[in-house]
Amino acid sequence: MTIIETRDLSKYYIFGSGLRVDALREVNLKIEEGEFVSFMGPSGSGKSTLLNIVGCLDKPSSGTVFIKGTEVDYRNSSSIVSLHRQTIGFVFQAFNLISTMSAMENVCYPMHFNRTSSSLQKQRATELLDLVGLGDRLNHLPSELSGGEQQRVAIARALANSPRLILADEPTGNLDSDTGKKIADLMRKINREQGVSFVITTHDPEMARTADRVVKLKDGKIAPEAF
Ligand SMILES: Nc1ncnc2c1ncn2[C@@H]1O[C@H](COP(=O)(O)OP(=O)(O)OP(=O)(O)O)[C@@H](O)[C@H]1O
Repeated sequence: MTIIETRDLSKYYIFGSGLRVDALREVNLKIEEGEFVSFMGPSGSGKSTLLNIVGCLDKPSSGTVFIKGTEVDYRNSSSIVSLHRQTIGFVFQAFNLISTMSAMENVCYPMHFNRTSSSLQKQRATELLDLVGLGDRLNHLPSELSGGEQQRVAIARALANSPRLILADEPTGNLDSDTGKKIADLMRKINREQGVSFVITTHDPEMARTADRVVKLKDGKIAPEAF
């Protein structure tokens, strides 16, 4: 089944001076369930814009996105909230953990919004933190964890509500290359073992090599040549 489809997706910005920047130009893309896809391309080529629109964090100027065959209605906030609660998990370059909450509390956090009972939240968060290799760091604050460990917590948090799709914007961008490789391997393992689809943006050719498919962007368009 196709998990993401975009049809003629465009995004432009118009500045006060009348200058128009085309961040995406009629992008047509299909990503199948279970795929691990990376977006690569030079700075400003549109990778984050495409990821944000697919993840319903931003609206297109024109064109359509389908998630699991259903057209996204960007004006319908309750359908967007339900996509964010149930279908899509996010991982960010800067980890974006809540600094006053422990690893366990950070992973429990998205489950509050799904009305998961407190005991189930703790059970699932423990399992997920174990899965990402942090079973012995449950009560640590983000400031007590390394960058790689913080990103592991963020991956566990992204998995909290059992999404079918994880979108990750430069997930290894703040990490040294060894730690980045371990994070890439962890995401690949979760993809293979749990069938969760991953779409990541990256500048790192090593990270891109772990993907099933590299989508190369240039000037807001998908470049036709193989990478
Ligand atoms: N909010 C915004 N307002 C105006 N222009 C924007 C905005 N967001 C992005 N752009 C422009 O859209 C284009 C695509 O930006 P985008 O962030 O998607 O690129 P990217 O490939 O992710 O870059 P990087 O690798 O540097 O993160 C760029 O020219 C950028 O300047």
